[in-house]
Amino acid sequence: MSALLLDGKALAARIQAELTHEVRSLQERFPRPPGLAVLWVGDNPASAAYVGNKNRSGAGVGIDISKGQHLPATLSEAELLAIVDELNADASVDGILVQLPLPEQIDSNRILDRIDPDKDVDGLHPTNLGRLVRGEPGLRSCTPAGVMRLLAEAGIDLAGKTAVVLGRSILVGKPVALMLLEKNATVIMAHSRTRDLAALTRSADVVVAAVGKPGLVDGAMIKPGAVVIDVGINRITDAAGKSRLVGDVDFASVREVASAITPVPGGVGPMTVTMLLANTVQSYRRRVGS
Ligand SMILES: Nc1nc2c(c(=O)[nH]1)N[C@@H](CN(C=O)c1ccc(C(=O)N[C@@H](CCC(=O)O)C(=O)O)cc1)CN2
Repeated sequence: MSALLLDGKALAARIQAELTHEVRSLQERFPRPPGLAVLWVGDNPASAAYVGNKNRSGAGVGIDISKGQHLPATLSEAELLAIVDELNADASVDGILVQLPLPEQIDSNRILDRIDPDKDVDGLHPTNLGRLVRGEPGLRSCTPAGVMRLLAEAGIDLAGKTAVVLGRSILVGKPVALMLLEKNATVIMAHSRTRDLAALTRSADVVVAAVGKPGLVDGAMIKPGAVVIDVGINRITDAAGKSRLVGDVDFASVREVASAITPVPGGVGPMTVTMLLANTVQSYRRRVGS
């Protein structure tokens, strides 16, 4: 068997085209465009690429990204809190995203807690995470929302299925487990202390890998016909000495066993950025009363 490829790049392009159309038609009724402020502190090279992508894609769909800032690595927590306060009070800003990780002198939870929950397009404020736990509508974190959208677009029914989530981060593992549960999957969370990981993954109809360990999941760990979602983004130097991006899943062996699989790159990553734009438009609609 060779698995169906869940093409996040193509889906992201389609959703961004739809968002462009939506923003254009909203602009006929409302005077200002949606506004997104991405705050990037320091010079982490991976963050540079992600922030660049968020801003380019945002501008591409008609979102005003002008309130975003690149801030020095020496910025203090108090200074960042003051910038968040200003953006919270700025009526032209519908979404605030603080790129993670932050430099070590800044407590990221203290910053995330300060963002107005209605502008929290990253879905990481306790109020939005609480809404997710309660099953209430709210802004949902972008990578988990992207995973769910990929599954939905492929017509994968989750009700009654066993889903194993590898990783318990607040960015991916915990929220995606709740979103799978919301779709009536039976969810098992595995992590660094889990015993006999392979036995768990082999029992799963759906595996979501989000641990940041290249090639952790191979074909022998997957039940024939399972759906495998790879959230890992790991830069490695391959046998030929070339730097390349791989996921947590050994794509070559897993694609022979699974019924559907996301590639890295081109799977969940592009959906993360797209869900951020969708959240910004959702926040805008709410704020302008559409
Ligand atoms: N505040 C946040 N910080 C971080 C988040 C987040 O959701 N909110 N997630 C990650 C990084 N991330 C977004 O910020 C992100 C990661 C990967 C991609 C992506 O499109 N990846 C491409 C490959 C890109 C490449 O070639 O390097 C892919 O998988 O195809 C987008 C966003 C940490 N921080």
